[in-house]
Amino acid sequence: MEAPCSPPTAGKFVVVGGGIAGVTCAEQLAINFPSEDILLITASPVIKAVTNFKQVSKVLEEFDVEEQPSTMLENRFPNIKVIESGVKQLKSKEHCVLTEDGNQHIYKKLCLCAGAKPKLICEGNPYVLGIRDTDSAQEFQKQLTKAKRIMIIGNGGIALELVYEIEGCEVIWVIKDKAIGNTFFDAGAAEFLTSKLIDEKPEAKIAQKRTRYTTEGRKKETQARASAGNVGSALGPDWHEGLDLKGAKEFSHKIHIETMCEVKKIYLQEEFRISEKKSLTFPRDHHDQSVTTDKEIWPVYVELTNEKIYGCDFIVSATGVTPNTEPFLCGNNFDVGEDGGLKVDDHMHTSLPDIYAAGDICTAAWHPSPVWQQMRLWTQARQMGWYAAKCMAAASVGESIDMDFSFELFAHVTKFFNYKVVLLGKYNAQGLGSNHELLLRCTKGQEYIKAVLQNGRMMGAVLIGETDLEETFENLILNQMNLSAYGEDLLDPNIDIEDYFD
Ligand SMILES: Cc1cc2nc3c(=O)[nH]c(=O)nc-3n(C[C@H](O)[C@H](O)[C@H](O)COP(=O)(O)OP(=O)(O)OC[C@H]3O[C@@H](n4cnc5c(N)ncnc54)[C@H](O)[C@@H]3O)c2cc1C
Ligand SMILES: NC(=O)C1=CN([C@@H]2O[C@H](COP(=O)(O)OP(=O)(O)OC[C@H]3O[C@@H](n4cnc5c(N)ncnc54)[C@H](OP(=O)(O)O)[C@@H]3O)[C@@H](O)[C@H]2O)C=CC1
Repeated sequence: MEAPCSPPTAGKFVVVGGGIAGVTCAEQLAINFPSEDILLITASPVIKAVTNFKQVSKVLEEFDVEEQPSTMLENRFPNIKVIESGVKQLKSKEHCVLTEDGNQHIYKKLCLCAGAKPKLICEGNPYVLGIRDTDSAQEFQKQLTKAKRIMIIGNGGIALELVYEIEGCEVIWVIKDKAIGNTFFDAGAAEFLTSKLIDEKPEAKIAQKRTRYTTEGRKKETQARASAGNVGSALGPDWHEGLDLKGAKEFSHKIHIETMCEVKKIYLQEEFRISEKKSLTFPRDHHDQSVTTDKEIWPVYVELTNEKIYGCDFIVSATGVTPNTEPFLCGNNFDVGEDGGLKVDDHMHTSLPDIYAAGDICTAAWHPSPVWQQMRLWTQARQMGWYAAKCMAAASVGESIDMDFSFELFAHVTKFFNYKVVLLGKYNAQGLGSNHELLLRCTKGQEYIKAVLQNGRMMGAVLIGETDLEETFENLILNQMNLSAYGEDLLDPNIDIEDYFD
């Protein structure tokens, strides 16, 4: 039996989670209340700090992310105290959290930033790996060094990055869709990128390191914690730069894409041998879809819904994430979104008193701007953590604040296949139905530009390559200027639209 928590008289601001959302929230609270103690409770031995933050334009932002020992955060903010211990239970009625180290902490306001975990196609199968934190990335790298063929399931961010980065190992990439990268791109952009993947061998990778994960020094400690079932913070931009993603073979890239199918059944080697004789498929290159028989013995076999069966060394399930709410939030009556996240209102407040949430753990349940949507991304984790702290501070002194400007427009800058990728607003015409038009400009191997217009107003854009258009397009989406008169001139390469609209 746990001892009951004492009444919430001397409560503090408490933040749970040492990822970007939690650390940003704690820092902001520390700045707002320099004479109060802020408690950051985290299951991971290191925290993630935003450094070199740069507001590139009104909404677009760039920053580096550093994994740091928690003492560095405490040194920068003497009123932040970090407790390295997982929360095992929240007692919301008593305003109290219990930690694995046996302590209890009373809060006056609490922000939950416990992130998310990989949603695997098959839990508990040792041949199915998910990638989330430094430890799981290292485990993946270790397995890859011995692998001759792997299968990647999923068509989002992680899959896109892996298929481009992995060398010396055949990759069977299984996607539910017709085209690659469905969470970020339409078929046009996918085709633009596919040619880079299939036709070209990536040259020596251009150094684009913004984040480095140096973990040698803390390996032992991390392993001890990992075995205790604790989770680390999510990786982020350039997470693979510090890893040598090379398989057991000598060739560079060998990718075979299976479209419009999913995994039907996974067989371990023994199960497969004794199962009815099924004919194995041998991956050919992308243009040759003929089927031959595979003589190799593989540790694991995967039957797809298109009836093909492939043997491989292991499977990467890059199939999205599930918010981290269990088991520590069980027994509390939170309103939860369809994706399993804690629903938050436009002040990042959950359905329970004095409890806020930010980052991957939460589901935005407010009525959003017509050109914003939630995606579980680094930038949104930072913006939500920052804004949650502002809301907690305002509420605790009885003030009200307006929604932060960053939620006016969805904006994401990233890199896929070594191209700069900028996504703005309803970049894939999400939710616009058929009432929209697309303007496109594409130069193979160089740039792909798509503007989404509705009733003459720009609602979103995809910019791949060094287009230099992000700021102009951001302004056009924000000011909702009627662009009907410009028609296709908008993307005419001979017209400098930056000058046009400035
Ligand atoms: C491989 C990979 C690549 C990515 N690449 C990009 C990218 O290029 N661009 C981008 O924008 N986003 C990217 N993302 C997504 C991005 O990393 C996440 O959206 C973001 O880091 C989420 O931050 P967070 O603070 O909400 O959660 P997390 O970073 O997951 O942090 C959660 C924290 O909570 C702690 N915690 C969990 N449970 C408990 C508990 N019970 N008690 C105490 N503490 C707990 C964890 O230890 C951790 O410190 C990537 C994600 C992955 C996995
Ligand atoms: N550069 C960047 O911005 C990056 C961002 N990230 C972020 O990290 C997080 C984790 O990445 P990731 O795992 O790639 O998640 P994503 O949400 O990006 O993509 C998941 C993909 O898996 C598919 N999928 C889901 N369930 C199944 C299934 N059972 N079988 C086959 N396919 C399935 C989804 O299809 P459908 O959508 O149709 O369900 C989707 O294509 C995400 O929040 C992502 O945004 C990760 C890497 C890079």
